[in-house]
Parts: sequence; structure tokens; C-alpha cells
Amino acid sequence: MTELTETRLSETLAHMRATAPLVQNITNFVAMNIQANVMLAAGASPAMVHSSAEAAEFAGIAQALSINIGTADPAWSGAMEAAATASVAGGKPWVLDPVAVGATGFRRTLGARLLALRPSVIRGNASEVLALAGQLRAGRGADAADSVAEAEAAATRLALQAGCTVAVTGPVDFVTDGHRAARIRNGHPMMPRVTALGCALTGLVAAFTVDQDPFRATLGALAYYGLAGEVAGRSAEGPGSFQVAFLDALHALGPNDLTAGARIEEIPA
Ligand SMILES: Nc1ncnc2c1ncn2[C@@H]1O[C@H](COP(=O)(O)OP(=O)(O)O)[C@@H](O)[C@H]1O
Ligand SMILES: Cc1ncsc1CCOP(=O)(O)O
Ligand SMILES: [Mg+2]
Repeated sequence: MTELTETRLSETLAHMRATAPLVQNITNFVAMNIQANVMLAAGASPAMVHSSAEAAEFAGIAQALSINIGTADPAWSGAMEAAATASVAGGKPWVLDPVAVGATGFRRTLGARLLALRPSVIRGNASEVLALAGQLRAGRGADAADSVAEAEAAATRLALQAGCTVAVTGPVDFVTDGHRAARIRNGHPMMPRVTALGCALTGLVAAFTVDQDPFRATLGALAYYGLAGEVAGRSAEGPGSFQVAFLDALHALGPNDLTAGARIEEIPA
């Protein structure tokens, strides 16, 4: 049995639930509420702590950190760098969500500075991963304008250069640490119709990385998230009811459901 079988990946959900990790999130104004609700429904313990007066100190308390540049400004960027630095110093994982990183000079500079602080995982859409890897893409604001397939080679290069796991999400997700790679075919087309579900996923990935191999943890988180989207999509009548059903599905699904429903394609090295 390889480490990427659905059964082994379901263990990552069981571990996250048993740990109920405290995760610090420096996220954007759009995502704050849904990200906290997603993490609570999944079984993690989120705390939205972004002030420069306390972000680094809190990173010493939290078990993992997620940083999202969606509505960052110069006051927040210092807190982001201080928190990431404290997290690394404490030997804890942190996850970067480079929202719309190719859109403006401020975002490009901040993205590069955060990348230099050694995230454990980068989770973004195809345009964001291409831009962070140096292949300038504007995207369409926070939305992707490139396909996941177009970003796979850049993701692999970025993973090797930055020494981290890179997850490119979209209709089919691609995850690599530069040495191992896999695609995840779970998900539902309604997911990008609800704002900040990508941001919320980044917080969830941070929760999964606590005491777990970042590559496997990321795969487990993405498969579980996509499966919850599939369950929600069966009853939803539109984006509004989808969001409610999605939170319920995250709460209801367990490791056995993940074993039965994850669709992982391991890509030979
Ligand atoms: N067309 C789609 N079909 C199925 N799942 C999707 C689709 N688009 C995105 N997803 C899922 O939505 C979640 C958020 O990904 P994405 O929309 O790429 O992030 P972002 O909001 O940061 O652009 C992921 O779990 C991804 O697999
Ligand atoms: C719409 C928007 N604008 C700035 S941040 C944000 C949320 C983006 O969320 P996601 O990347 O999950 O779609
Ligand atoms: Mg996003």
C-alpha cells in the first residue's frame, strides 16, 4: 500500500480531528467569517489574529499559521512577516495563500517577501502559482485566468526552489513537493461561485499540516474539501444553499467517507 492510497490519506483527517489544532489565520476581510466556519465545521480551532501588536506573539501559541494577502495593506504586511518568522523559529508549519499576487506591484513584493520566509505549503489557483513562480500572470483579480494544467510545471519548479509543497486548485487539483505529485479529482463547479472558499481551504490545509507530512496533509485536506463540495452539490439549489450545505458536509464527513470517496491520481516521479 503506497502512502497516497485513499485509506492512508483518510488518516490525515482523523489526525486533524483528534488534534483539533489551534490555527492562527491572518486572512482577508472577505474570508474571515467563512474561513473560521469552515475550520470549525471540519474540527479545527481557528483564531483570526492579524494585529502587529500581537501577531508574532500569537504565532508562538498557535500550532500552525495561515497567511492570506487578499486584502493586505502595509500595516498588515509587517505583521504577516513577523508571524511567519515566529512560526518558523518555533518549528511550526505555515501556509501561504497568494491571492491575486500578480495583480499589483505591492502584492508581487509582499508575495516574494513571504516566499523567502519558507512556507510549508503554498495553496493558490493556477494564475497565482504561475505569478509567484515568476511567470507573470494578472489573473482576474482573485479568480484564475489560467488552467491548472498550465501551472503544473511552474508549481513543481516553485516547490523545488522554495523547498515546500505547492497546491494548485481548480476543477482538478495538482499537489507537488517537487519529488512527489498527485491530482485530486474531487470538487464541485459551485465551489468557485462562493467567495473565499479557496481562502478557507488554505486555513484548513494549515490545520492538516500540524504534526503531519505537508504533502500528504495537503492531499488529505483537498480531497476531503472536494468531497464535501460534491455532497453539498447534491442538494444545493444555488450558491447560497451550497454554502450552508457545504459547512454541514464538512461536519458530517469522516475518514471512512474519505476512503470511499477520494479520487487521487498519483503521478509517477
Ligand atoms: N470547476 C470546479 N469544479 C470542481 N471543484 C472546483 C472547481 N473550481 C474550484 N474547485 C474547488 O474549489 C476549491 C477552491 O479552489 P479555487 O476556486 O481554485 O480557489 P480560489 O478561490 O483561491 O481561486 C478547491 O477545493 C477546488 O478543488
Ligand atoms: C473577492 C476577494 N477580494 C479580495 S480577497 C477576496 C476573496 C478571494 O477568495 P478566494 O481566493 O477564495 O476566491
Ligand atoms: Mg484564492
